Amino acid sequence: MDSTTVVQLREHVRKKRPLIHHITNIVVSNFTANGVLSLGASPVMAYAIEEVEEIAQAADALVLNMGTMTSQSVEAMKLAASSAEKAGVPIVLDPVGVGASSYRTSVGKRIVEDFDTSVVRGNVAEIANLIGESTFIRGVDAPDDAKNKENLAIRAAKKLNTVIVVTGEEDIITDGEKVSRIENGDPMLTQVTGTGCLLTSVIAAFISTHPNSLEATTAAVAFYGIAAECAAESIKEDLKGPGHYQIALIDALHMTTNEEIEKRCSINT
Ligand SMILES: Nc1ncnc2c1ncn2[C@@H]1O[C@H](COP(=O)(O)OP(=O)(O)O)[C@@H](O)[C@H]1O
Ligand SMILES: Cc1ncsc1CCOP(=O)(O)O
Ligand SMILES: [Mg+2]
Repeated sequence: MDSTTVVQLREHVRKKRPLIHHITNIVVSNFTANGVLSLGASPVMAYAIEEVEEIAQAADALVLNMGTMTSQSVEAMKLAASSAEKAGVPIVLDPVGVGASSYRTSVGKRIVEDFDTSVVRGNVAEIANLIGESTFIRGVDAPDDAKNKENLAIRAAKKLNTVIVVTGEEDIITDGEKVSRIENGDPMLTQVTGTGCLLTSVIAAFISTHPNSLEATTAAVAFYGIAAECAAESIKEDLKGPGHYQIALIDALHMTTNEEIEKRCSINT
């Protein structure tokens, strides 16, 4: 994929203004809603078991984010996912913290077994734990090695039959066959909580407006990384801290130009 496709798919999102239903965590809720708005999509956060089926089936995509889940929100996720599936609404899962507790791991595994997710996005540890490979991160083999990460992503995509995004310094996107690696991004992303969660929502917006999930996901990850670079450069030298960066990232999702996308885009296949 080249930068022209990234430009086009970003324009699609802005033109169609998709409605993204989130069942997400309390830490990132406001940041995510503002980021999704800034991108040009429309966020709705709705958790009540009495309404999630209705909202999910009317949305253009559903984001399930396990960050601060409770037994009640897990119930809501299942109802929403079931309704989304029936209505043909794509589901994107962010398995936040899978591996941190046995409950979290079993909920994550249950969601990917019971529902047809279009995309799952997580860091190395989360994706490894989601497919029962906790030894991958605990063992002696260096998990951050690029080839290891890529192979993990491919195994996960094949096992779960979904597009997988493994994020980190380099991002890997695969459907189990085709693989893209994205080098865009900025280390400041690691200093602000919720930047992974926001990326998951940006992916949901892109896949909801394009028929090819792998292509749309690749474009979303590249666009987000480019916006992250623009954000870092937009801040005055004496204000370059995490607080200003959080705001700059939201602004960059709105302000990043097609010229910047074309200049910076770094997708390797
Ligand atoms: N060392 C890094 N350098 C540049 N970008 C990074 C780095 N680590 C993570 N990112 C970016 O930060 C975002 C969140 O990824 P990550 O930190 O892996 O997710 P999470 O916050 O869910 O653990 C992604 O866009 C990813 O590309
Ligand atoms: C700190 C924290 N605790 C529970 S959810 C959450 C936010 C995680 O966000 P991200 O994975 O995008 O950094
Ligand atoms: Mg995360």
